[in-house]
Amino acid sequence: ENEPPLVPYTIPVIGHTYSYLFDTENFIRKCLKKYGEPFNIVIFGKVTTIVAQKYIPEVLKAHESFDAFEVFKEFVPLHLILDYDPFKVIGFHAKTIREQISGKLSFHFDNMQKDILYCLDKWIGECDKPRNIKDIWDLTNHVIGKSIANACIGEEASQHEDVVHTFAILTQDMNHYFFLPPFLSFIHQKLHEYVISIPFLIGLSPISKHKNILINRMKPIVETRIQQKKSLGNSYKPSNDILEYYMSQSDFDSSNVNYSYLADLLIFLIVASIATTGRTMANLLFDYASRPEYWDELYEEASTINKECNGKLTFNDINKMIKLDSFTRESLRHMGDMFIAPHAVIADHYTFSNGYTIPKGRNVFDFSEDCLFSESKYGSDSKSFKPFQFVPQNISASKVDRTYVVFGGGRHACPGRFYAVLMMKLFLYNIILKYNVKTENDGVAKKVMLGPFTNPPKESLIFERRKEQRIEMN
Ligand code: HEM
Repeated sequence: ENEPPLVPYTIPVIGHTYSYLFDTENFIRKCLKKYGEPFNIVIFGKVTTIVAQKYIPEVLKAHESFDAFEVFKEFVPLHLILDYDPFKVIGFHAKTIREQISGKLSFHFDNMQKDILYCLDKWIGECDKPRNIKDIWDLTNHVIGKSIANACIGEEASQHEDVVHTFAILTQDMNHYFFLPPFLSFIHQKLHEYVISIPFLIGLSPISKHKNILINRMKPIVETRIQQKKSLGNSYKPSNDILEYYMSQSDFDSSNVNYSYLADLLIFLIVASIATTGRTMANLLFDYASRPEYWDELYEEASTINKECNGKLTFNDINKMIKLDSFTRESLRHMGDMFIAPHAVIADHYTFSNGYTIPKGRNVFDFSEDCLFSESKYGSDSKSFKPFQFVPQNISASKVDRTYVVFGGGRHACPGRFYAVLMMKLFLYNIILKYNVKTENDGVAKKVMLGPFTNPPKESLIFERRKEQRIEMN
């Protein structure tokens, strides 16, 4: 017992669902003022505990008592859709990303830069005359899709358009089915999970098409590598991609390769990496295009580095662009989601440091906006966009702290954040040098609100080639 206070409500089961979905900020702030934190509300038929600035760090730290994927799987039931349950091997996925992606950034760097330049040429082009580009989020999903495909299955396989397209759109394709709020949970907690999985189970969803593309493209690579290993023995040179890493695991059987398993591992990485990074890249571009007052400073920094390195940017050079980094951190701080990483209690119960206790299975929603717009940390104008505020403090955009929770925190803080931030910065660096970009009506583009969550703005951006020329990489 000794539960946090339950906010009173009138209609049983429905509880606070309406206010949570349609008046989130006001509703949560009023409750915080009246009850302090944590407090309990009833949404989608379930008692849910809300924490904010004070207790989010505590939840993130108590990794033995909480699990974010227990909540994620209610909305995205990959364990029911894929042949191999990815939630059982989260530790392996996190290790893969830590070691093979974030731990090898300097290795991936040249490929990332090459892939970005390729994508800008292909999808934005020369723009000698102003060009209106629609669906910016789709564009950024393809840019990150190309780069992650390269890191996952190698340069050769990531040349194929079908595979890049699969990386880029798989998550969006799947999300169409998961878009509905979990109203069926009003009837039974698990009903929503099962009903949204039905199209996948009866083969109606596009996931099997994407899975076949992944398998078709990785099969020849795996077969060639197995042959080479046999013929070259110790002189075999392993590639640096994630497929090679999977092939080096002790459970990999080269005489009977389980392609469905390999594809399912990749599908989880796609879900974790593409829409997240594509979304923040799109937001970053809109933040830049919407704010002409910062263009000159950012251009000056980028072109100075471009000249200094004679067009051949290195990993070290990008780290010198402190204004670009600060702009990226500010854009992430303004991502707009009011909740970022809801967790469920997986221990027998959890007792907060103020004595309130919640039971196993309880969902704890993190009102992250309270951290990201903390007035004590970011000033009384914490909601304003102040792009260079981190320059004097010299904190990188990938560094998590108590109020900067876009990548979670504690032991399970996003292991892909170093890659995601590098990708965002490289993308904007190349855009800044090549194009002038502006919004359609010269104003600040508005994000699309979906209850307490956001998508990037829907409007187009106008690209025109800069008159000043960058030094091209040779
Ligand atoms: C801007 C882009 C991204 C954002 C905003 C983001 C955000 C997050 C958040 C909030 C979490 C949960 C942290 C927690 O439980 O406390 C997470 C976990 C995770 N992310 Fe990311 N992420 C991004 C990009 C990526 C990329 C590019 C990858 C892979 C290359 C990735 C792989 C993962 C994995 C494997 C986990 C699970 C870690 C664990 O449970 O130990 N993410 N991410």
